[in-house]
Amino acid sequence: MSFTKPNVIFVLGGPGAGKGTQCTRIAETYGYVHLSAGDLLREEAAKPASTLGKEINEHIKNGSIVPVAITCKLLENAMNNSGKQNFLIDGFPRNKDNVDGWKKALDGKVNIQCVLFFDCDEKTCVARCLERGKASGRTDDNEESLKKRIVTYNESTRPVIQFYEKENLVKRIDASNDVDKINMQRPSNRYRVSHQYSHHHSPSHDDDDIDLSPTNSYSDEKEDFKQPTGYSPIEISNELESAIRNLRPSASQRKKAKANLNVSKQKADLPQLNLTNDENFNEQNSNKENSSQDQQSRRWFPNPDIGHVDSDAFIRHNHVECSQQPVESNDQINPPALLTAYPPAGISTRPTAVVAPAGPTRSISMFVASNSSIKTVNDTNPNTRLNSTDQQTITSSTSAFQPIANLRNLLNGKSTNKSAPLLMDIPQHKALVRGQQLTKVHISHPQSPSIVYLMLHEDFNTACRLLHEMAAHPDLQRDQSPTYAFKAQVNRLCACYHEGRWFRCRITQISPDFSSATVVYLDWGMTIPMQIGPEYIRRLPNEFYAEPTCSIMCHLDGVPNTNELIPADCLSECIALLSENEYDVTVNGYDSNSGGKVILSVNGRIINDQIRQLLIPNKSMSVDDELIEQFRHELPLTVGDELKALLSSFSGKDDSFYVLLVNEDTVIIDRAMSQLQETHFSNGYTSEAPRIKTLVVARYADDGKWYRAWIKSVCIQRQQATVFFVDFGNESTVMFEDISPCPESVRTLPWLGIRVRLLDETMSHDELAAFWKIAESNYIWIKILDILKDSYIIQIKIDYTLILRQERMQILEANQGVHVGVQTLSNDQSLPTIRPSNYSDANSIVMTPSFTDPCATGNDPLIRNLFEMISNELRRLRHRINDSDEASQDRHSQLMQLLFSSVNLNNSNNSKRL
Ligand SMILES: Nc1ncnc2c1ncn2[C@@H]1O[C@H](COP(=O)(O)OP(=O)(O)O)[C@@H](O)[C@H]1O
Ligand SMILES: Nc1ccn([C@@H]2O[C@H](COP(=O)(O)OP(=O)(O)O)[C@@H](O)[C@H]2O)c(=O)n1
Repeated sequence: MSFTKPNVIFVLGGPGAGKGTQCTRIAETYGYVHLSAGDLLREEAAKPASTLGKEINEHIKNGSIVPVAITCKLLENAMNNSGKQNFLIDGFPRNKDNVDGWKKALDGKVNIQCVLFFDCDEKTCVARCLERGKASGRTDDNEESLKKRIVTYNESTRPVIQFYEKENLVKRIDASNDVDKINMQRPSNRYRVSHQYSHHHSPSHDDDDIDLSPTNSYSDEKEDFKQPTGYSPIEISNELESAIRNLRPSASQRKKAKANLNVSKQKADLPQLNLTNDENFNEQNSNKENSSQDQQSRRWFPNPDIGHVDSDAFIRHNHVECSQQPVESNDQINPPALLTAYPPAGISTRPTAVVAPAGPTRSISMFVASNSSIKTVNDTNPNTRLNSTDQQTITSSTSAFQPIANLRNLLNGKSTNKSAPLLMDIPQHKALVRGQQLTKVHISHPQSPSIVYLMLHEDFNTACRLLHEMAAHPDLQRDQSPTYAFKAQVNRLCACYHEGRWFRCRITQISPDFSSATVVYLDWGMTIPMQIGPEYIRRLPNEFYAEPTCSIMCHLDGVPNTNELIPADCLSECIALLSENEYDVTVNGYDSNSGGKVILSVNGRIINDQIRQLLIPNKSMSVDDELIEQFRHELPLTVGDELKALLSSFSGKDDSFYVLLVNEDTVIIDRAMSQLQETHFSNGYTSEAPRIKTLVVARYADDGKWYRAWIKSVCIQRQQATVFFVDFGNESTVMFEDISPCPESVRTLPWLGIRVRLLDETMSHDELAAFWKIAESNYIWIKILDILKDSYIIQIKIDYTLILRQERMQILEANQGVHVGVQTLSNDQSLPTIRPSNYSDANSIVMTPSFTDPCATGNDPLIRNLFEMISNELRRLRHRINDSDEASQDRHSQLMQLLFSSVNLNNSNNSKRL
C-alpha cells in the first residue's frame, strides 16, 4: 500500500445539500480529513491580518466563486499542515477555474479517488440553508444570496460534476434523505449510501456501498453510470477498511516484506520496515507519468530535478578527479551497528570546505545544458543504471513553502521532535561573508520565490563527487542487502535512494505507520518523502560524514518572504527566473540561523527585483505599514554593530527618529542621484499613476533633488502621490511628474534610512529638536543595542571631533604641547574613541572622551570635571526649547567656546570658572 500520494475525495452538491454534515461522519468513520473549501475561505476571511478577507467575503455574499489561486492554496496548506494522507475536499472544485487551478497546482501529486455528489433538489437545499442560517451566522444563508448560489451551482458546478462523470469518478448520493439514512450504517463497517444517477429517478434500492479505500482510486464500474437508474454495489471489504484505520502494517506484512528482500542481517523486529510490493511500483510508475506533465508547478515541491544529476557526465565535462573504484571502507572492521553520538575518528565536525570565489567553470552550465542527454548516459552506465521498476516517484506531502523555522532547526541540527536524539552530524556549509561576490552559482533548489538553496561551483563538484562515491560504496548496492540495519529516527542522517542515486539526507518526519519518512537532502536542499526500507533508506556510511553540506539556504534580499497565496501564473514566472543555469551572487548578509541574504543577477539583470515585481502587484493595494516592512530592504544589522550616520528625520509618531547610514552605498546612491539631477526624466509618471508600494525616485520639493522613495498612496485627481523617502525616513507629497521609476543601479541597494530610538530615554520632540541642533549636519556614530520589530535601539556617540576639529586645529597650532582634549580624527578613520561616561548616561548627550595621550590621563579629574560641565550645559540646552533658533544656536557656539577655552587653559581653576 502506498502512502506517498495523498488520497482525495471531492465532495460536491448544491448549497445545503448536506455535504458538510455527511463529510463529518465519513471523516470520523474512515479517518479522512474533512476540508471544506467554504470553511477555509471563511476562516481566512476572518483573520484580522488577511489581505484577502474583503475579496473573499464579497464572493461569498454574492454566491460567486472565489478565484482558485486563493482556494487552492488554502486547501494545499491545510493538506500539508494536517500531516495526513486521506482527504475529503468539500465544496471544491466548484467551477472550471477551480478544476484548472487544482490541476495546475496538484495534478499528479494526489490521488483523486472519486467525487461524491450529494444530489438534492433545490427546494430542499434552500430550506435547509435558511434553517441553518438561523443559527450559523453565515452571511450567505439568506434568500438573496441563496438565489445567486443556486444559479452559480447550476451554471458552474453542475458542469464540473458532468466533467467528472465522464471520467467515471462520480458517486451519486441521494442527499434528500434523512441524515442517518444517507450516512454510515453501523456496525456493519460499511459506508452505506444510496446513490442514484439523477434525482429524477428514484433509487431502486438504497444500500449500495461506496468504497473509500485509499488505494482503490478509480473504480472500474464504468457501467454503473451508463445507466441512469443502475446501481452497482461497491464493496468495501473489512480488510481494506481496517487497513485504512490501521495504517501501520501488520506484523505479518512486515515479516513477509522482510522475507522478500532477504534482509537477513537486519534485526527481526525492526518496526520501520515496510517494503514496497509490485503493486506499488506500478502505481508509482503510472503516477510518474502524470507528474511529469506538470513539471512547472512541481518545481515548487521538493525538486525532482536532482534525479537528473549525472556525475559521470559531469565528470567528463569537468575533469573532476573522482575514484571510480568502490571506496575502501573500514566499516567491515569497525562496524557500528547504528551510528552513535561519537563521530568516527578523523572526521571533523567543523566545516572544512572553503567558500571559494567561484572560479572559471563550465560545469554548471554544461550540467544543465546536458540535462536532457543525461538520462541516456545514465542508462548505459552500469554504476548508475536506472532500473525503471526501481524508480521511486517522488510525490510530495510537504508544503511548497516550508516554514523557515523547521529549516532553521534542521540546519542547526536541532530536532523538531523532542524525544529524538541528536546524532553525529555533517558540518554545515561554510558561512557566507557580507560583501562577498560570487559567480557561476547554481540554484540547487528554489524553495520559494524568496528562498533558494545555492550551490557554489566548488559545492557542485563536491556534491557530484559524493554522488559518485556513494554509488560505488559497498553498503549502498541495492542488489545487496545492507550490511548494517538502519533504524529510521527523526533527525538521523541517512543515505536515501532516488532515481538511481544515493543522497545524504536527514530524516525530519516519520509517518505514524513507519512506512515513510520525510527527508531533507543535505547537499541539494530539497525535502522529499521517502519510503522507509533498505531499498530506499540506509545508514549513511561513515566516510560521508566529513564533507560539509554542499548547498546553503539563502533569502533573496528585498523579496517579500511571503506565505501568502501566489497565483499559479506568477509562481511559474518566479520559477522561470530561478531556473537559470548560473547566477552572479552578492552576499548582503549571513546568519547561521537564517542562512544567507543575497542578490542574484544574470548578465546584470537583477533577479530579486524581477521577482519582487512579480510578487508585489498581487498584494493588497491598501496602505499598510506592516506590509511595507515585509519588503523593506535594509542592511543586515546586528546587535553590536557600530555605524556612521547622519540624523535625518523625526518619525513623527513617537520619540523615534531616522538616521541615514553613511557607508559606501551612500556614496553610490549619492553619485547616482546627482547624475539624475542632470538628466531630465522623460519617463516620469505623467500619463499613468505610479503603482503603490513600488520603489521610485522622487523629487524632494525643498531642494529640488531626486531621492529614492516608495509610493505610499496616490491621488489621481490631483496627480499627486505621498512618498516615503527610503534613505531618510520622511514622507512628502509629490506631483506625478516628479516621480520616476527607480534606476536599476540603485534599486537593490539597501535602504539607508533606519528608524532608531534611544535606550531608556524618552525624548520629547522639543528635546529631540535641541539634540538636533547639536548633532545635525555632523556625523554621529551609533551602536546597535537591540533590534525591535520596527526600530533599532541605539546608543549615540557624537563625534565631537568633527564639530571641533576646525577650532581644535587652530588651538593646537596656537598651543603646541597641549594634549588634553578629544582625539582628532579624519573622516575615514575608524571609530572615534569617545565613550559615554557611563552606561546609564549612554543616550544622553553626555560624552566623555577617552584619551590616547599619556599626558592627558594625568588630568583625569580635571577632564571629568570639564565634561560634566559641558554635559550640564548641553542638558540645559536641551531644555531651552522656547529659545528661538538663533538663541539656541548662539548658546551652542557659546558652549563650544567654553569647551575650548577650558581645554586651552588646561587648568583646574579655569574649569571651575565655567
Ligand atoms: N439529510 C438531511 N436532512 C435534513 N437536514 C439536513 C440533512 N443534511 C444536512 N441537513 C441540514 O441542512 C443544513 C445544511 O447542511 P450542510 O451539511 O451544512 O450542507 P452543505 O455543506 O452542503 O452546505 C444544515 O443545517 C444541516 O443540519
Ligand atoms: N471552491 C469554493 C468553495 C466555496 N466558495 C465560496 O464559499 C461559499 C460557501 O461555500 P460552502 O461550501 O461553505 O457552502 P455551501 O454553498 O455548500 O452551503 C460559496 O458560495 C462560494 O462563494 C468558493 O468560492 N469556492
